[in-house]
Amino acid sequence: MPIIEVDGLTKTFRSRERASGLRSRLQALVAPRYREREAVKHISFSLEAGEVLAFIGPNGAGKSTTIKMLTGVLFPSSGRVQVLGMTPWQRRRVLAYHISSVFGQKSQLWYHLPPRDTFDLLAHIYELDMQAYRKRREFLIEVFDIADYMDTPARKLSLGERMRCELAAALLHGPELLFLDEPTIGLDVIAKQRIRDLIGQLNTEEGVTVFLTSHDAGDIEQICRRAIVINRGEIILDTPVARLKRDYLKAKTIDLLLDKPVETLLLTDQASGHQYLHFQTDTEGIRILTAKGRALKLEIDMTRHPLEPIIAALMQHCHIIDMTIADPPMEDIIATIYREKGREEMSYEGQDVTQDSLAIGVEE
Ligand SMILES: Nc1ncnc2c1ncn2[C@@H]1O[C@H](COP(=O)(O)OP(=O)(O)OP(=O)(O)O)[C@@H](O)[C@H]1O
Repeated sequence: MPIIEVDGLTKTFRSRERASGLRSRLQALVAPRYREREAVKHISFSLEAGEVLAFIGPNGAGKSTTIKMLTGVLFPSSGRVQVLGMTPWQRRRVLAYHISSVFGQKSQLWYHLPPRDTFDLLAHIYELDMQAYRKRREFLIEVFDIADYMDTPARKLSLGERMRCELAAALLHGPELLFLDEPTIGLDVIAKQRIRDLIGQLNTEEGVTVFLTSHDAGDIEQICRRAIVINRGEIILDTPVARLKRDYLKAKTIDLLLDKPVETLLLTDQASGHQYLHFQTDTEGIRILTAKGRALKLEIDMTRHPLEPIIAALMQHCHIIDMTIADPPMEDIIATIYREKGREEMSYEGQDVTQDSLAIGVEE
């Protein structure tokens, strides 16, 4: 039986329109005007126990609103949801014993208390058996390697240390389902990797089902096996992460600052006018986005070229002073999904769909 079942879930927010000017404000007092916003539009999906799902989309797509409905914090406008066989907004208290949420942007640890005290409080809130609680706490302290931070007030911990304590706190009552909202936001590369490894370990060793939202493609690629993409309240793609990687996360951009002018490394194809690196043997799949002064920006098609040989080749011709590697922005991924979907529909319906009509719905 699926652990989450969502059928035709919709949430429309109704908010009062703000009036400007004295006359309009007075009018609004007598006859207020309301604006409706459909944050989630008739979405349906299900999640099996043990799955690790990335629920992704650009800002304002409806991710948090969906999570709030799945955890019983918000009532939907319409639709049906079953989480562990319960309707979340009707059985929120009972459900709380079986699920947990961690928000990267919002701490659940008491700010002035050391994690040990927060853990004790949570044990009381969840009415845990004290002996079982102590055993579980010691186990989590070891797995999350947080013994050194247990007696330091949460406000004095680094973000990475705090996140490990947050995750351990969320798991004290042994939830079957874990909602993670941007769990690695603001963390450095090493702390991110640590959190990702721990989430993977939880899933494989404890069988915890994970529902994760993130803007970080690394979280999605490394933790999740399935991805649902939501845009403007609608699900536009539900696919294995391997396919998402192959089709939509294949290009990475590398921003480089070199020790010498970039032009010394470039050749220009006379016929096409295209620039390429003079040591490039395969000119397909490496695009020069910017080449100015000592700054070079490349777009690499990862399905054609692994990054390491390109960096190694560059380092044979110059020194790299600084480098950042980035995944395509979510907006680009969404635009590509719409383009692909448009193509599929075109070939399916045999209709002529223009590029402009395919771009409908993409956030500006
Ligand atoms: N309480 C509210 N009242 C009115 N509109 C709201 C409310 N909460 C959310 N919205 C609107 O609903 C839409 C979806 O918001 P939501 O927070 O679910 O997006 P999100 O995908 O989580 O975005 P982000 O990645 O920025 O957190 C947005 O347009 C937002 O402005």
